[in-house]
This record gives sequence, structure tokens and C-alpha cells, in this order.
Amino acid sequence: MAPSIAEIPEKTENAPITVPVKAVEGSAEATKIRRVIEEEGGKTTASYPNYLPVWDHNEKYPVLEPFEHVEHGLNADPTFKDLLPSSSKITKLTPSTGSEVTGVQLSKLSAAGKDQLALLVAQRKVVAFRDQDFADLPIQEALDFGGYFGRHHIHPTSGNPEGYPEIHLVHRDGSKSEFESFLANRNSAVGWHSDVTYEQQPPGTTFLYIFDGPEAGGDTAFVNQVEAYNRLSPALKERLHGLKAVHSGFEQAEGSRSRGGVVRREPVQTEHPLVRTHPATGEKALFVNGGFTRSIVGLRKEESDALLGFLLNHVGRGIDYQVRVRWAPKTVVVWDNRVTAHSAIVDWITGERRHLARITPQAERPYETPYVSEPEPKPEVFKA
Ligand SMILES: O=C(O)CCC(=O)C(=O)O
Ligand SMILES: [Fe+2]
Repeated sequence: MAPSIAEIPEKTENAPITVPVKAVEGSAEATKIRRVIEEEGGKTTASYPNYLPVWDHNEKYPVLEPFEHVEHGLNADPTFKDLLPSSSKITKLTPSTGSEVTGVQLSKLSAAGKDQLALLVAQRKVVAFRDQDFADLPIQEALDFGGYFGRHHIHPTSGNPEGYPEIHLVHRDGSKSEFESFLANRNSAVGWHSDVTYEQQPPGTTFLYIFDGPEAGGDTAFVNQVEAYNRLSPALKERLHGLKAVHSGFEQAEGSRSRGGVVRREPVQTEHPLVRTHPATGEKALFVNGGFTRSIVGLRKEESDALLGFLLNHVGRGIDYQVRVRWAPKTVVVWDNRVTAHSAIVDWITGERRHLARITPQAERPYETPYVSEPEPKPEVFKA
């Protein structure tokens, strides 16, 4: 039998590289992995060098064409019987937002199980699945799984494993302390955003899986934008309906260009409703995020800045409708980008590697349904 890539000799005193992907020595994939390892000076300590990022400056993609999104959560069985067998365990992380599941292997789900996954994630907003084999699958198999949920988004600026532009990588190699690199000019690294909302059809059910992370820290925070909408007064909710906001990809592209990075697709900006409806749950969510939402259409600059500022502050400070997911090896976090925003928490100072991959299926063009008036909840009367 041909030797596998896992047998590429390690050039340093570090522990041997284990490459769980079955790339056969001499194959194109093995050659790429070897090159990526060599680019790290031949001494990578990455647990999954096959997922180390490359940036190809020659890669260019045309503007994205519209496509018809199939909402798999829509007719899914709400008992979740094909997703959550009795041997599995699901635990709420907070009452409104986030769950954790053990005893389920995502890669083995049937079509019915995947439909129920889309619905569960739409309801809970973010679900952490522990003990997954996802990172150990050939990359194409992971992509085939994610492709069930929508058309893969190819990120315009982020690194990807060579040959797999549909994978977005998060990678800090730990060579610099985060305080030197990321926090040099900032008080906090928190950056709430939903992914690539400048696209006409931004992502829905989204997957992030981990290869390496710090012993403590490097969690990911999520905010429930349905709950953020629900907390607003009926008067403000009503006013927000019908408004649209501009989401821009220009700053991201500029930022990448100024760092000598790639811009694989020319940036776009798109108007989306400020309140969007989720196609599977019918829930309404605030659809603004600090990463990409720039202004509110039809308002003067000061008005737009004030209203957007209020909404972003409301989202960012609502720890009572946020959740923080702690990573562990073999965790896959699935969230619904339509009804959440998230932020990496860059809080570790130890110089450890943090390396994750995202699969980002696009969903429908955001749409809104009319405001429905509800009675104001009565303030609770506390008795002495
Ligand atoms: O690094 C993280 O925790 C989140 C990164 C992120 O924003 C993403 O992958 O979409
Ligand atoms: Fe993100």
C-alpha cells in the first residue's frame, strides 16, 4: 500500500504531524499539503496541516448570480427524531439561545436528519455538536455535507486550504501574542458581525469546526437577533419595518488590499430590510451588524448614525440574549447567520495556535413580513 501523507517526516523536534486525511503520498493532495507545511518553515505544529491557509492572487471570480435557495428547515419534522435519537443528549446553553448536543454524528445524518438540523439551528440559533469526525473527513466530503444546505459561498478575501476555495479559514499561528498583533490599537477585539451580509443572498445554516485552539479562551460569542428584535418596544418595531439598510463589502476588500491580501471578487453593496423574517420559523430578526451595515436608506446621516448606533449597541450589550460557546477538540458549531451575529473572542495571550474552518452555504434573499402589533408585556408587580 502506498504510504499516506501522515508519514511525511517531521523536520523538527515537535511531535510528529498527524494528518488525518487519507492523502496518498505522491498524490496531488499530498504534494499540496507538503508545500503548505514547507511554507510554515517545515515545522508546523498544526494538527491539520491540510487545512492551513493559502492565498492565490491569480484566483478571480465573477459577481455572484442569484440562485434559488431551498429552505430545508421549512418542512422538517419538529420532533427531531432523525436528528436526535434517544441515545443523544441536548442541553440548553441559555434559555433563549444556544444548545449543546452529544451523541450525534453529523456526517452520518440522513436527509431527514439534515432538514431537522436546519430547523433546530434556526430555533436555537446556535448549536455546538461535540465529538464530531468532521475535521477528519476528506475536505471534499465535508463540503458535500455542507452543500446540502445551500450554494457554497466563496469568500473574497480569506485564506483557504489549497484547492478548496469554498472553505473559509480562521487561523492565527500563535507566532505573535494577540496583544501585539490584534489589540495593538484597540481596547477590545469584539467585532459583532453576521457573515458577508453584503451579498444579495447572505448565508443561512453555517458550520465552523476546530482543529487547534488555546487551552483557555478563544471562545465564540453569538447574539440572538430575534430576541434583540423582540426586546424593542412595539412603537420602535413598527417604525423599523419597511426600512432598509446598506450592507457593504468595500471596506473588507480595501482592508485586504492594503495588507497585500487577495480580493477574489470585486466588492458589492446591497440593501436589505432592517427586519427580516426567517423562512422556517416565521420569526422576525433585526438584520443589522457592525461588520457590514453602513447606513439606513432614506435617513439623513445623523439620523442614520443615531438609529444604527442604537441598534448595534442594543445587539452588542445584550448579554441576556447572547451565548458564548466554548470550543473543545472535535466540536462543530452550527449557527443560523440570518438570525444571529457573532464575534470571535480574542482573549488568549499565550501564543497558541487557533485554527478553524467555516462552511458557509448561502440562503434566500432577505425578505420581511409586515409588523404584527402585540400587546405591550405588563411590567411584573413585585409584592413586598
Ligand atoms: O473565530 C471565531 O470564533 C469566529 C470567526 C468568524 O467570525 C467566522 O468564522 O465567521
Ligand atoms: Fe464570522
